[in-house]
Amino acid sequence: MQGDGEVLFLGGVGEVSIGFDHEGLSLQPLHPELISSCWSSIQLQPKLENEIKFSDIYAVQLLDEGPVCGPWNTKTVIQGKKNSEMHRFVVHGTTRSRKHPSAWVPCEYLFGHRELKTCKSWVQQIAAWINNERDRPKNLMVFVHPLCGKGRGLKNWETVAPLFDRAKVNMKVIVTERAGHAYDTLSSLSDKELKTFDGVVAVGGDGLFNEILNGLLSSRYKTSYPPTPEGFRYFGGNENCKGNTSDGLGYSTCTPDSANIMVSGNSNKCDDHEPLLSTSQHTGLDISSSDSCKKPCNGDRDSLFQIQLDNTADQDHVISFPNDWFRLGVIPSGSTDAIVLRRMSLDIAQVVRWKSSPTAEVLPTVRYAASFAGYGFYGEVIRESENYRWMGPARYDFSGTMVFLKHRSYDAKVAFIETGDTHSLAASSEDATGGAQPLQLRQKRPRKAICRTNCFICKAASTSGQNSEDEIPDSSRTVCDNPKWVWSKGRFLSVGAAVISCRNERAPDGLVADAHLSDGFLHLLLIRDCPLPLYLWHLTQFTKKGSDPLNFKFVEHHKTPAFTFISSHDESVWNLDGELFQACEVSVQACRGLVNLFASGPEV
Ligand SMILES: Nc1ncnc2c1ncn2[C@@H]1O[C@H](COP(=O)(O)OP(=O)(O)OP(=O)(O)O)[C@@H](O)[C@H]1O
Repeated sequence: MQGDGEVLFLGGVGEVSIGFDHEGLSLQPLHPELISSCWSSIQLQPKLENEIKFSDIYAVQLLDEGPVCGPWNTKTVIQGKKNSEMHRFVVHGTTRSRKHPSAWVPCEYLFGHRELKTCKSWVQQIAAWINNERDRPKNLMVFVHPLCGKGRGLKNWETVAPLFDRAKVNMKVIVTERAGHAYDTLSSLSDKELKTFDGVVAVGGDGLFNEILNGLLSSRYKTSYPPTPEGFRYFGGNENCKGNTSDGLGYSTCTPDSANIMVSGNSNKCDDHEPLLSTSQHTGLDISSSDSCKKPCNGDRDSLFQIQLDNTADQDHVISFPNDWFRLGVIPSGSTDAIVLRRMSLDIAQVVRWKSSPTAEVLPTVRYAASFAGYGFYGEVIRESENYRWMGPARYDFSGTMVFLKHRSYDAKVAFIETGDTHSLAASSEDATGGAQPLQLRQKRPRKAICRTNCFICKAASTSGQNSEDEIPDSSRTVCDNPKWVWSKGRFLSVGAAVISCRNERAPDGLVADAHLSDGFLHLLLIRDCPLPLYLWHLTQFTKKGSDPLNFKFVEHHKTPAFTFISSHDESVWNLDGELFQACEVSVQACRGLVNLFASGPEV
């Protein structure tokens, strides 16, 4: 630590010796005996840490001369002055919530000194240190869904907006007026305009975030379609595809030609300088078709970016999206959590619908999901819940019960790329009998490696793209150079793919406790038809922390980079991050670390 020795007065604590290093400020109370009994009882004050990290500080302000309180019940004379009047500055930071340790809440440290120049000097230094942190956003686009949750969207935004102001973040705030507003805004924005922002923040629920994700990616992200298994109807060509069209939801679809090359949305919404035209059109490079490409998409943005740079005269205007800088943030409705000034990459599921119903024409339509894509039970709950919107969030419990009692199952064929990391005991269609093997008799499942802040698995996955394969093994790449497809057929209560663990209050471990945020894999969950009580048993396991809801004979769990789903009917729908998507044939792939979030990782 440097700077030791400077003594400042800290509100609620008294005199502290303050120092700093490249990570943050160190604080040593000179009279710890005075604060031990009082500090922790002041609920609004941060718990006194010996260090305030610069990454936890979002602003610093010089204040007018004024009072700084000493420790509880002490009337000390400090620096020759009564503690009532001093020159002051305040450090605004974030700290762990006491009630919910996984949440971050704003906090303030009020410092005082008898010399104005000492306060000014600390303010300047701290401002310089935090401005030095490159990751801090300066310009954000914010979408506020005023009706989200119980209509708390605007209130939540009003609570957190002052924090952004204090942090000197410029914001373009758009209060959504209708469903699709955020999608339309983002998809119609030119890349040049989008480039003026460091990211987009959703003040709303999963639905708004999903809109933002799709608005950002639909016309911009170009990659091959997900790989499909041999024998899949469209393997080897998309000759049945029709032209570029809208699917009626305002989201993008592709022409068969562009589809064979790259997945992208309406090219007429692209940037003025056409950086988003199909790469092959620019370069003549041979980009393999979707069907011949067996590699999962791995967010290979760098190579696309490079191609565009090589081929465009005015390089200044060419920034492809998504990119490593641009980040997405969420301020969940019903919470006052502030956005975290950090960076974390997130896998995204790219869902290509080949056909919406068995009789429909083949018309590839692309959607993206950040958390979950599911068919059957999961789709029906959302569909049913639309009839009970008036109930508010309780509609999900109600419709969940209704759908559960109907106990419908669906014929389907699912093919997935095998990675050797499967927890299934019933991978063949013939073994579609219901029944749960007693938990204690099941094979011993490997210990779960939970994704946490600084997760080594996600880090290894992200760095493996930049290193030689000798240095860090990359299982997804190895698998997909030579994919082995496994078919699973039968009657399913649900087919779902979790991109992340999907933890929530109801399911403390989520759907898949050991899902990782950016390892490039989906967790395919195939729930075969089984007696209702067993299904109930399985579902109730999700509500208990530390249980093993996937350890049933009728449950298959496959960790895979891609899968294809075919159903010969249109009895059910897909649920993509809580949004309905009618489809009977889809291919899904994990796009590794495709977007970056303002977040530091799961706090579990
Ligand atoms: N101003 C608006 N009016 C109506 N719908 C909107 C508006 N803004 C966004 N939407 C749509 O409302 C849907 C739900 O949004 P969101 O998930 O953010 O809120 P929510 O309270 O979690 O809602 P739900 O419980 O329905 O998921 C999304 O499809 C979103 O596109």
